[in-house]
Amino acid sequence: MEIYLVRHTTPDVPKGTCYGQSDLPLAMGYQKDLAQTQSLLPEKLGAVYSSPLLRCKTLAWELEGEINFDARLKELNFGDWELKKWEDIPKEQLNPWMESYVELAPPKGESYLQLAERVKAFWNELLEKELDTVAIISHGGVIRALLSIILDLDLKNSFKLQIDYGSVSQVSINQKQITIQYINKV
Ligand SMILES: Cc1cc2ncn([C@H]3O[C@H](COP(=O)(O)O)[C@@H](O)[C@H]3O)c2cc1C
Repeated sequence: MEIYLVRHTTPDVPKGTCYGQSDLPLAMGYQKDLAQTQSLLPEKLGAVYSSPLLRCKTLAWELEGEINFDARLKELNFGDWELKKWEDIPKEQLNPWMESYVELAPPKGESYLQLAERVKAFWNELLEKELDTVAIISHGGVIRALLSIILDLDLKNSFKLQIDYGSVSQVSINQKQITIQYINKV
């Protein structure tokens, strides 16, 4: 099975905004970005799994393959911080979270560990399926969590992996042997 992990292209949001599960559209001129990302993917895909958020859906709709929207592929739920400027989040909330975002959740949101658990459940189900070529259209946090699961990497180290907007990372699975072919191709 060949699995392409795709981060959505640039969203339409002012710099410095916390936007985890907020449903943003893509930035103006997004068609060019979509075409670039699409050029990194095979033309025919056995299946496309996508986050149901618009910034991922817009690319999924362009791809040739059966589309499945799965809420487990959404970005971290930032709760009360959604659409706030990072600099406007009270420091007494933000600082402890910055130190321990793996275990701590923003108010009314979820921790990175909770995200990784739902992503792992999705991943284990996918591995049971007999598919040839799969694209997963998702978010920076989700893709890093997936790569951490594959590499057995501590989640707190996953932000050392650069995952750009519109990037593709490829994973091959051959008789249960998992190999990462590349990370963050743009
Ligand atoms: C633990 C964690 C810490 C983060 N800090 C910022 N973001 C990021 O998450 C969102 C980006 O996702 P997208 O790929 O949809 O652009 C933004 O709010 C960004 O600040 C984080 C995400 C996670 C999981």
